[in-house]
Amino acid sequence: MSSPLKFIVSAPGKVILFGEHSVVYGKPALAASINKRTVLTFETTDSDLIEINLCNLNFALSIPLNLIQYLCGKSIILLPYDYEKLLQMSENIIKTLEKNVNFNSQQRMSVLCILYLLHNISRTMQVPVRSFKITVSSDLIIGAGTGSSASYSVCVAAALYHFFRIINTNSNYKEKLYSLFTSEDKKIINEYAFACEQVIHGKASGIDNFVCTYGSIAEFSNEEGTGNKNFNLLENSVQLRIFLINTGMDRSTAKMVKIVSELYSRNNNVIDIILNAMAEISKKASLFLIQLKNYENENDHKNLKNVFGQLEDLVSINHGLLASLTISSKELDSIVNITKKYDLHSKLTGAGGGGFAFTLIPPYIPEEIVQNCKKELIYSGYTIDDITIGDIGVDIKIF
Ligand SMILES: Nc1ncnc2c1ncn2[C@@H]1O[C@H](COP(=O)(O)OP(=O)(O)OP(=O)(O)O)[C@@H](O)[C@H]1O
Ligand SMILES: C[C@@](O)(CCO)CC(=O)[O-]
Repeated sequence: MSSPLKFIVSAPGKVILFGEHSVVYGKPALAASINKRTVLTFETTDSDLIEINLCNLNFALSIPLNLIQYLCGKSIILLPYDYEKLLQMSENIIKTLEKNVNFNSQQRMSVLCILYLLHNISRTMQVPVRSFKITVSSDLIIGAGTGSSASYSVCVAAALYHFFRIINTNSNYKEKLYSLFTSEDKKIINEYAFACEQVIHGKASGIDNFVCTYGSIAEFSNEEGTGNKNFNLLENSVQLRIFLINTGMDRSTAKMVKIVSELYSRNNNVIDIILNAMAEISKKASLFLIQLKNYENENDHKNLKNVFGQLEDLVSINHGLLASLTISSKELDSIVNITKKYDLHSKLTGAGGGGFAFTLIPPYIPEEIVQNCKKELIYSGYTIDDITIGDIGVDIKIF
């Protein structure tokens, strides 16, 4: 490459609005991006190293380029596009590095993701691996259910995709040619990020990387009959303000999913009714979010308030249904009850059992009430983020 290249990509985290758990049973879910982002700075170097700096994990690592070439071959056409083999190659590099580096499990996974995407993208785009330095930092709490892994995967995918497309382009002005990600680029980035999410989670629905790539609010459903996954962006949805409330309690998604599945196997007729009710909630909420945008545009305060009230009902009903699946907790229920005192509605979000709840903040509620509620939540030991949902998706800044 003639001149050094430097750019920054960023991607938002996500929150599930409606449909956690029921989505596991093929029902629709609604997820939204949040205005907390992961930021990745990318620079080319002539160091013959791949330099990785993961600020949230307090981890820095330099991998000699010749180690990668030694273990994986210099030729980019050595392997067919076999994802298992690409993952195995990446694992082999990690195992060699482990002779000298003490990774913890999070650091190991994050580096594995970079190596896996590096092989995947360089081979798909037919470009040999070269030296670079990446630095990643995030506003998101890692492993708490707000999509840190998807946000990270999207950033790594976007950065490597951009790097290789620049190398692949013959133009003196190539850096200027690509000053944003088009919808075609986002489609590609989303696919790479999904592959990365599968490395992290084994089996992922794909909604997290979709929301972190495209931003806004997304509807996810399994097509009846075929089981095909459908993602639909609610681009005309209203931007909502929420409190994202951290219980501070750890949760395991796998454990919570198992609790529901055992309950289901003992009481399937009853649980089916609960899951169907959750499906209706997601569908109605999608309609309300679009209606709210229309009423906001028309300055129709009466209808705005009316529909917001119905959306709040859905939040409370959904929490009740999730609690009936036994996946709420003392802390999550206490958040719901505290906010109820201020006429605000909350529900758990994500797997439950701990993790986060969110509270919907209607635009017409006096700020004093909102702040008093916030104070009581903080006094009760919870951490609050006052955020907006529907932030932009993956983004790039060129230097
Ligand atoms: N800022 C980051 N820097 C480096 N690695 C990260 C970063 N954020 C996430 N990761 C990687 O993603 C993994 C976290 O994935 P996990 O699914 O446990 O959490 P989450 O994505 O926050 O939760 P959820 O998938 O339920 O929303 C970490 O172990 C790490 O490997
Ligand atoms: C509980 C669940 O529905 C959401 C976890 O964030 C699990 C999943 O969809 O994979």
